[in-house]
This record gives sequence, structure tokens and C-alpha cells, in this order.
Amino acid sequence: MTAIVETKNLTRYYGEQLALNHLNLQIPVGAVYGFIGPNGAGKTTTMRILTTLLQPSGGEAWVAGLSVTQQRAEVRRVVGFMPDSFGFYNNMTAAEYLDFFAAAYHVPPARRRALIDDLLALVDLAHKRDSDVMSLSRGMKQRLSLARTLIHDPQLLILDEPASGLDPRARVELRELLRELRRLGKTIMISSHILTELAEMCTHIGIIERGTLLASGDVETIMRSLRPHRTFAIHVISDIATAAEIASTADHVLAVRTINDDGPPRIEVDIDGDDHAVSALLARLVSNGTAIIHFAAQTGNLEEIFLKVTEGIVGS
Ligand SMILES: Nc1ncnc2c1ncn2[C@@H]1O[C@H](COP(=O)(O)OP(=O)(O)OP(=O)(O)O)[C@@H](O)[C@H]1O
Repeated sequence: MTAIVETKNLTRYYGEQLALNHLNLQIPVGAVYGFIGPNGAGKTTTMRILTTLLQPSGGEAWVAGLSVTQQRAEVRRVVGFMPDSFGFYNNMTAAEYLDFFAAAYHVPPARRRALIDDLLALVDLAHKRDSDVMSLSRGMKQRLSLARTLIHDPQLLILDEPASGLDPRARVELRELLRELRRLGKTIMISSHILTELAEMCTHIGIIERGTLLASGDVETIMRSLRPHRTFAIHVISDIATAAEIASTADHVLAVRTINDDGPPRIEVDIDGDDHAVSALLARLVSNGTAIIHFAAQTGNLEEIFLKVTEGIVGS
């Protein structure tokens, strides 16, 4: 794994208050890294340090191998930052807004027009090119702000709570845009205190609370470490009690539940074996006459992971 972001014992005090406590974080190149934690956990502090806007009190951090304390100008060239509140100016069109930032990043005037048109097209705002930024919806402002962070073609995008305050449609558009940016080779770090906002968007997650990283890694690995067995939902149209009995005698099966709710008749099987054990379970059911119409692994969601990881810590 090549890490684009790495922190070592990153620590930050505000006066007496410890906001970040020896944070050791790694974000692989190409990841969409969801940085999750409740209000005041230290997400913004971490992001501001990674973007060189804030100095750590201790420890170190690197972005694309560059030190955020020693090589600040170089770091700024490879990072695009979207803060949680964005400032817009009155009497400026979307194109003028981007032109202003392109000039600030020393993009030569001859290249600016094409760059701005490309960015507006990417964030689906070409039709708002000449509209006053103050007239744009919150979702559009969010996308324009994202276009601004892309002006200098950074490798890493750091987005602080980009989905907050967006309606469901704007959120879907944001998710699609992030997917597109990932396809374009960007690594994305994105924070939220609402887990479901990040579900489906992330390849990796880090969970932070009170300045401490509680878990970090790819979503699958974290799920597996929290839930050592897998659960399969099996919908049957033959006798369900018989199916449950057959399943319970298969190797590696820990528990079988018969589900009788409003949904289709089904059993849920907890199994701690590998894929061979799963396939043997299916074969056993079928060879013993169970009529199966659906067989699928249950996937937990980020909400579940978060609650497990923070068990005993939240509210203690
Ligand atoms: N400028 C500051 N002065 C004093 N304390 C601060 C300052 N900025 C942040 N803090 C404190 O540091 C801790 C971490 O704050 P931070 O803003 O990094 O958390 P966060 O996870 O981004 O929270 P939120 O989701 O509310 O933005 C909090 O306890 C906060 O009160």
C-alpha cells in the first residue's frame, strides 16, 4: 500500500485542551477515505493540519511524502481543501469565481477559459456559468466550491463535511461527482459525523473520537474484524423448519434463525468458515431438498461499525 497521507503521533492542543491525541493515520493512494466522528472529535483539526492551515503541537504528517510542517508550499500544491463553510462573494458569476482562484493559483490567463469550462462541465454547472453565485442552490454552491478545490489539479482532495445540509438529490449528485473524481485518479478524504452520509461512497474509513483514532482501514477488513463470522440470508419456498434443521448440522455453522416477519420466509445462518464452508452449506441444503430462491451475505452498514467501535466510549 502506498500512502498518500500518513501521520505519526499527530497531536494538537488548543491551550490546555487536547484535540488530537497521537493520531496515526494512513490513507492509501486512490482511496475514498471516510473520516467519521461525532462533533468535536478532531476531524477539522486533522484536516487543517494536513492542509498546512494549522501547526501540530507534536508528531508529524506527510502528504504525498511531503512534510506538512517543513514543506508547506509543496503540500499546498498537491492538496485541494474544501472547508465546511464556504465563502462566496457578491456580484460574481460562477465563471468569475473560478477565474479569481485560477489567478490566485497562477494559472496563465490563456489557459484559464478552457480550464474553467472543463471544471464547470465536470461539476455539472456549465449552464450556470454566467449566473451570480449567490443565486445558486446549496448543492450547486457545494459543487462550485468543489470545482474551486480542483483548480490546481491536486492529487488529494480533503472535504470537510461536504454532504451536510444537502437534500437527498444533491447528495446523490455529490456522490456521483466523487465517483467521477476517483476515476480521474484523485484520492479523497471526506469527513462526516453522520455515518449514513458516507455509506456507499467510501473504500476506507477511519473512526475518530475525542482526538483518538479508534479504527482505520478498508471497510471490508474493519467489518470482518468486528464481526468474525458472516451471516447469510437464505430465502426458501420449501418447509422452513426443515431448512433450518439441515443448516444447523452443516460444518462451521454457529447459529440459525428462522425469520417470520412480513418479508419472504427465510433463515439467517451465522457461519465462521471460509468460502468453501459457505458453498458446502448451500450444497447440503439443496441436496437435502431445500428449495432456495435467494442466498446472500448480509452486509452490515457503517452505522453498525461505528456503534460497535465506539461501544463503551461514547457517553462514558
Ligand atoms: N480554535 C479552537 N480553539 C479552542 N478549541 C478548539 C478550537 N478548534 C477546535 N477546538 C476544540 O478541539 C476539539 C476538536 O475540534 P474539531 O473542530 O477538530 O472537531 P470536529 O470533529 O471537526 O467537530 P465538528 O464535526 O463539530 O466540526 C473540540 O473539542 C473543539 O472544541
